[in-house]
Amino acid sequence: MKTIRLNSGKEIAEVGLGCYDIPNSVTKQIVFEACQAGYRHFDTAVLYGNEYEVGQGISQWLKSSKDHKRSEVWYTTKLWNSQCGYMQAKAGIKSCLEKVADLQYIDMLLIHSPLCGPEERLNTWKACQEAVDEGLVKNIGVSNYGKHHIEQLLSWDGLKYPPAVNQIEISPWCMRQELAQWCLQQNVHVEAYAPLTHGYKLSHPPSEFVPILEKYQIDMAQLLIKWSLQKGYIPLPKTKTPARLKSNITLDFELTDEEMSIIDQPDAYDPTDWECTNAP
Ligand SMILES: NC(=O)C1=CN([C@@H]2O[C@H](COP(=O)(O)OP(=O)(O)OC[C@H]3O[C@@H](n4cnc5c(N)ncnc54)[C@H](OP(=O)(O)O)[C@@H]3O)[C@@H](O)[C@H]2O)C=CC1
Ligand SMILES: O=C1Nc2ccccc2C1=O
Repeated sequence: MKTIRLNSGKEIAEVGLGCYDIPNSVTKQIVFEACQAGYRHFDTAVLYGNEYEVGQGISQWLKSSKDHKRSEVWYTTKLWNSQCGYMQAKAGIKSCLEKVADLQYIDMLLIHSPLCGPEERLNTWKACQEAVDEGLVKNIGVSNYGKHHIEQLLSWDGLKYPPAVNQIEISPWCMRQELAQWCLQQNVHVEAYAPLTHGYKLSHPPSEFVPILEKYQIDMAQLLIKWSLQKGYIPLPKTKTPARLKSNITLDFELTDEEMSIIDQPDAYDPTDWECTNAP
């Protein structure tokens, strides 16, 4: 799996397995199988209720061969809105770490959304920065932040570590071109969540996509993940279906510029989940 260098100097695998909605009963096994299939990056959150199981799947893979090293795998989790604020975030980070004690550290901790407001966002960031200094967390970032939220953080006089990523919803039907380009210009990498539109657009490809699917003998999921990578993003496709794990990272084709623009839907705005990049 290719990697991308973040502003922290750390290398992250360019595709991560989204772990939202993977039932607890199968999460450990799916994560283990994903490691075997070549995944080296997992995205979960306090909200998803499966951090323990994601950690267990990674641990099982690490223990399955002495050639498997902790440094090869990337584990991301996110503090939920109720964990914002300095003391709450401190406690939240401790609790996140306890759930994956075998992993020893968290590769990346994100603030799930900007919804706790300007003051608490900075207080939360202070706790996140301290977690980096204590070696508990290697990278910190944000999610669902708009330009004004990141500007606030970048201009804060307490800033020690800029956010390594902004994780936002991006697919051809929710392109967020301006925000994504601006983040990349600030050297804040863009993680694309719901890159498969939560599954909604997969079964009925637009007619103009069909020749592209036929040319490369690929399915819609492969096309959307490749599109995201060629835009320079870090897509986080989710699947709980073992058979889809491998195909979602088998992407040995290159879309032409013309095909990329056929896939672009700049006039669409169809987010699948919540929208808080515009929150105060
Ligand atoms: N920061 C945030 O606020 C948010 C973060 N996220 C992150 O992004 C990840 C991805 O987003 P998510 O909403 O889960 O949705 P995705 O866009 O990844 O779509 C997942 C859906 O696509 C299906 N699917 C996956 N691969 C294939 C395939 N090859 N063929 C057909 N269907 C397929 C899955 O089915 P099945 O599983 O049954 O195979 C599932 O129904 C999340 O898991 C989470 O980690 C998501 C939303 C918000
Ligand atoms: O993966 C996610 N799915 C969601 C749905 C609603 C709010 C947050 C999220 C996620 O982080």
